[in-house]
Amino acid sequence: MQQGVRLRVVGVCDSKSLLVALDVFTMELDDTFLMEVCRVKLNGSSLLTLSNVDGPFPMNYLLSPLMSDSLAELPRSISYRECQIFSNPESMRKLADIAALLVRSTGLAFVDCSASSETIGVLSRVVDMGCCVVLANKKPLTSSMAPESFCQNSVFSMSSFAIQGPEDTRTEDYDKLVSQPRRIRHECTVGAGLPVIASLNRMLSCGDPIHRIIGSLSGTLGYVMSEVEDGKPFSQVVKSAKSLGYTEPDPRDDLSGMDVARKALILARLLGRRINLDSIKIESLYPVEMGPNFMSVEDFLLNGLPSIDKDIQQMVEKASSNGNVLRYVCVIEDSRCEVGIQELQKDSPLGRLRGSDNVILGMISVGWMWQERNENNYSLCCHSGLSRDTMIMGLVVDPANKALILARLLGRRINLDSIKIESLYPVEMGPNFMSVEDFLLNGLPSIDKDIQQMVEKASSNGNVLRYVCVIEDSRCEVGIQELQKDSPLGRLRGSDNVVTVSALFCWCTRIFVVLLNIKSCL
Ligand SMILES: NC(=O)C1=CN([C@@H]2O[C@H](COP(=O)(O)OP(=O)(O)OC[C@H]3O[C@@H](n4cnc5c(N)ncnc54)[C@H](OP(=O)(O)O)[C@@H]3O)[C@@H](O)[C@H]2O)C=CC1
Ligand SMILES: N[C@@H](CC=O)C(=O)O
Repeated sequence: MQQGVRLRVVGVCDSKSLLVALDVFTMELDDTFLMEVCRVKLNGSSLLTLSNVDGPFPMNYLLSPLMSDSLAELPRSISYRECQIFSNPESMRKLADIAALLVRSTGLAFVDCSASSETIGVLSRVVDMGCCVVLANKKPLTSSMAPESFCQNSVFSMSSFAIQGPEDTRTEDYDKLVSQPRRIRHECTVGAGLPVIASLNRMLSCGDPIHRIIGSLSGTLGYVMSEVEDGKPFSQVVKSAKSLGYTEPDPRDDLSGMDVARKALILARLLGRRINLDSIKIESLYPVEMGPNFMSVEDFLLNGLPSIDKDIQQMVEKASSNGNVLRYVCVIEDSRCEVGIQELQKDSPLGRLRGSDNVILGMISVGWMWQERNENNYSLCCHSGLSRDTMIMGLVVDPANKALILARLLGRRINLDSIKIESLYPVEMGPNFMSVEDFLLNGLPSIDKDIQQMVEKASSNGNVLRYVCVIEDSRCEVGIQELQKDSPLGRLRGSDNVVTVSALFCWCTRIFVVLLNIKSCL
């Protein structure tokens, strides 16, 4: 309610069932109820087991009006307190019913946090009805589209390892889904918590073409590579990535490169490329005979992975003997769109990532924009931040004004005089005492030595000086700070800009569709 929006959760789904408030107009699943849902799903149980949570429940068998007579003999839905539970396939029909009921009266959003290619049908249907959809699931957005011209040279070297699903045959559903872009939000599909999609959209809407995108976009593969670098066996590291919630439900989706390929496809389509997954060159980390057509997930984890531990270790050691590291990289440039392993310098933007961090670099006409995530921080960086063109993209002139604009964006009702400002020159050289010409000609040279000494002092500590803006709680200040050379701000060169934001990242959710009743959806 803080932002003036009231969200009402009216239902949740898993792969087998839909749990929905008895009266979607007046009821909601409250926080306590949703916590219980999370607990059940974290235990790996089905939503259907909720009916057993607190002992005997009123088991009113409610027959859906959509049920056929033959199905009516069996109880298809039950009431759990003030909820009904529907199992598949009825739940899909019920979702459409709810959409039809709520969309016009109060607004409705569907949130797809599954990794299923089966949701595209219902999503495109409800979008068509006027609902909004929010996706963490990449598959609906990577379904086949009818390309204007197929890429004749499309390379498909390793994509035979890919886990391909019915997403490849849903052209119509895909077209319907994306025909209403204002009703779709999918920030989490690329870069998880990083605002990648929003930033790219913003750059594109400024008319600035993005010539190249390079990214390390897989939390799983980033984590796997840096842990193997530290000497841990590949098979063990993949298992921990799975238990940490980084991997897709089938970790082969990550290790085949398919998950990164999907992210690449989403980005490439955002840039206007009409391509499909089969136009992307994909490199897999495991051989084809360990794919889903040949092994179960359990067999893959238990027997498949350990058999390639040595090969992966050797690749990593070879890179290390050259002073380099391996990273799984996505490159989009002109007609090229590929994902695969690259040997990179340790101190390159992608090479210096650790763990599940992601980074994305976009080349625009004036330089590079990039975003980087480290634990609970992310950095938005702009190379060549002082060029006029980048300023047009939203960067403003002096640090105190920038700080004020950012602070007000965060909701602080403050003025410039609330900001602690450190100046690099003394007050007697200010505009009330000197002209610009006098300042440049006589004022500045008189402080050369002081500045040089400050820089040398920091350098003797192995550090650098940066002019930093800090906004935190009631604190808002701009001034010189001595920083470590390899910190996000310390490693900037020239006129680069960086903004580091502390945020809470919401990682994995186990609930598939939450029906959110948003009063003003669009
Ligand atoms: N993990 C992460 O850090 C991030 C993940 N994502 C994306 O979020 C999605 C989910 O990832 P994660 O939470 O790790 O996966 P999980 O496997 O933990 O959760 C997936 C959930 O989706 C449900 N589900 C599967 N198929 C269907 C279906 N057809 N209809 C309704 N529900 C279904 C599953 O139900 P059941 O329990 O019955 O199988 C399960 O509850 C993926 O698409 C992933 O790419 C995006 C950004 C970051
Ligand atoms: N499996 C993915 C999760 C997000 O998309 C990853 O490892 O990055």
